[in-house]
Amino acid sequence: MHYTLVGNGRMGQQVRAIIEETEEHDVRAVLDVDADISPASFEGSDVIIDFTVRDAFLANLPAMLESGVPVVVGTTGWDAEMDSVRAKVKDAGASLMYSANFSLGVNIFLRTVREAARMISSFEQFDIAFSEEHHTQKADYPSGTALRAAEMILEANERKKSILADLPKDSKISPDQLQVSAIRLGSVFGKHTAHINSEFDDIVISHTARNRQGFAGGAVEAGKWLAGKHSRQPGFYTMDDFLDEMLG
Ligand SMILES: NC(=O)C1=CN([C@@H]2O[C@H](COP(=O)(O)OP(=O)(O)OC[C@H]3O[C@@H](n4cnc5c(N)ncnc54)[C@H](O)[C@@H]3O)[C@@H](O)[C@H]2O)C=CC1
Ligand SMILES: O=C(O)C1=N[C@H](C(=O)O)C[C@H](O)C1
Repeated sequence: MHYTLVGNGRMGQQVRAIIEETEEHDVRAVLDVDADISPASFEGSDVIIDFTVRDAFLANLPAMLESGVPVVVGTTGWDAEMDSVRAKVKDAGASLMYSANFSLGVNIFLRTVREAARMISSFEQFDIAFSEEHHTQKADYPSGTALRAAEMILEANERKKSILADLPKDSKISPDQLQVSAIRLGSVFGKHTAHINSEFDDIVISHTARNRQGFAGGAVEAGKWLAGKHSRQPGFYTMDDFLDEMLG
């Protein structure tokens, strides 16, 4: 398969290294901030992988969709535009897969947290909160992974109704708010933790990324899957669609 990468940063370089370790796949082009990106930029590619920044992804999206090449998006920070992006993908008859985290380990962690949140839902003695840690060069907060975890907790736990990313200065948190906190620290690749507390218990469910290979390898595999999907059923896909098919 032929890949075109948009974004030559930490993740773009890791994705390129993984693809170029194989013999059957190659990177046709790596497009960064200085590239004049148009649909023609993607000619001859089987899949695009985007690891850039929020504004860049949104600015480059029309050209990527018009190219007709399926797009794997790892860039986070654009949750507020999710509905608009979904509509653009549908209108273009294109294929796009978004995941805030392509690591298999993180997605196993996320599904574990969702199950824990579900189990404590009917027991009022248990409260839950979420935290994330990342390197100091991360541009967005909370992390896309933390926001996805929070969505999953709200889906599973009827006592939590909303996400609180910034603590109010002079008022207390409400029991139906799910606090999501963020630490920016050194070169941390990504640590996500669900904190569950009762009068008798502290339950901590945590995932720590030991490098970026889990993220990058997952994105490359998602690209192979999406290329096949696109030929049969173009559309907007998530990591859950990919995992549900993989896990059977
Ligand atoms: N889904 C996942 O598994 C993961 C997602 N991420 C997300 O991926 C994104 C990128 O992360 P990093 O690679 O660490 O960031 P980075 O800052 O190292 O790389 C971003 C790259 O995008 C380039 N860029 C900026 N504007 C551009 C434009 N208009 N066109 C093309 N390229 C442009 C920058 O020059 C830079 O090379 C972030 O949103 C991060 O949250 C990061 C790791 C895993
Ligand atoms: O910026 C990063 O580094 C990461 N960002 C993603 C996110 O926002 O969840 C995924 C991973 O945690 C690393």
